[in-house]
Amino acid sequence: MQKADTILFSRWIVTVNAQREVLENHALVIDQQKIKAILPADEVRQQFEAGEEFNLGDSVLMPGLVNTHGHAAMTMFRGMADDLPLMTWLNDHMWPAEGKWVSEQFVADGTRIAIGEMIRCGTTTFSDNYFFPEQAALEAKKAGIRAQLNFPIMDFPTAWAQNPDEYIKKGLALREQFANDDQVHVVFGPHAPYTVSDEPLKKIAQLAKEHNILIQMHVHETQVEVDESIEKYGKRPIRRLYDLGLLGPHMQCVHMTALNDEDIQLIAETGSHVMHCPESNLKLASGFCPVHKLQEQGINVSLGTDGTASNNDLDMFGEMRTAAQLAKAVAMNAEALPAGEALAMATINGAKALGLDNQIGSLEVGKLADIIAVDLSDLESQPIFSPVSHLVYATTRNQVTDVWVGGKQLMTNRELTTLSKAELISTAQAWQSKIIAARS
Ligand SMILES: CSC[C@H]1O[C@@H](n2cnc3c(O)ncnc32)[C@H](O)[C@@H]1O
Ligand SMILES: [Zn+2]
Repeated sequence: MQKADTILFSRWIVTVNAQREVLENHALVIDQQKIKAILPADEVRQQFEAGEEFNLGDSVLMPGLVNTHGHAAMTMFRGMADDLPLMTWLNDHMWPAEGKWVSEQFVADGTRIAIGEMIRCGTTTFSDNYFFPEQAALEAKKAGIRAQLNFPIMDFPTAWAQNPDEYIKKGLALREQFANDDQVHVVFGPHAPYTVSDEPLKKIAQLAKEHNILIQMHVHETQVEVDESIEKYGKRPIRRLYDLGLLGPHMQCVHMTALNDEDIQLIAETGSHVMHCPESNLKLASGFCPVHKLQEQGINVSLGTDGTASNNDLDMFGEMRTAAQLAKAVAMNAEALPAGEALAMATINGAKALGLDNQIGSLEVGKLADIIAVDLSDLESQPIFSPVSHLVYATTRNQVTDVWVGGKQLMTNRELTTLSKAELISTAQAWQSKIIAARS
């Protein structure tokens, strides 16, 4: 008998491996943070004994979800300003609120609350763009979730830094601090083409190439952004970023609406990644990302929720379903973004964009044990012809029962193990009271 830490038995394993295998009546063996074996259940019983075993019944085991774009601490602003277009939402609501409230404590509390919600939705890795990323790093470490933290860079001052050089200096110092960390990765997060001028962008491009650092940026979020860029720089944002040397396999472009053929060609040719946030784009009426066309050109498209202040949740199951449905409407083609591809966008494509696809994003022997269990035993999941179809078109986040990151259990039977749900709720309510009191 071989020894292992944990064995998971469940009806289905949706691997999201290259062959997109869905296994039935198999078991998954975890040892020392990694997946040690995936075999028929009988063989696992004969070959392995483990410290703990879980019999998950009619559940699916699948890779933890990778939420590739968000602003976790903005969860404090959920529902504060709805039904507005992007620039009104930012200029008249979010930026004034951030000017008043953003601090180390605000970011620590808001990020922790968001992490609680993300774990409960089955997210095991998230990518975050916000001020005081050092607070987000500490909260991610404590909660046990994986994170790519994209330190902000803007032309204008905020509570975190005064000018682009200071943003870059502070961000690179944080990157240095987490240089050897396998859970938290710190990378460049220039805000958007309309808030960062050419000089800092050139510096970022050069440093990114020199030190092999990833970059995440809001790009082509609206037609207004494209029009203003043409007026100010004489070129579209994608072309400008290309000319400044930012595009490449290290570049993560978030949103990507209002694209023409040349934009798509530049993204494809440089191997840049696209992070699609369908619900935020719909709610802010920002525009449509042509996911089917991008995939036809071989572009890697991942999925993100964006922040809770624009989405208004961090539910990657909802995001997969919206993405799959919206892609069909945008392409006027019911075959666009089938369920299996939507699932890949939320897992292995996200891992690829973050440069982590050799470690996470699919359930394969040797990869880290970032795994979630989704219960398909109840009435709303019957009958089950295809678990993959159900995961995308007929599953809600409340069906996620268990979550493991690197073999460590962060949720068991819907109970968070590293965070206190009661503390998260009372902290959110305390901030709500403070914000309301300051209004009157
Ligand atoms: C430097 S990143 C934090 C910065 O981004 C703002 N923000 C949040 N959501 C969006 C979005 O969809 N597009 C552009 N900017 C966004 C947030 O309010 C922070 O100021
Ligand atoms: Zn965003």
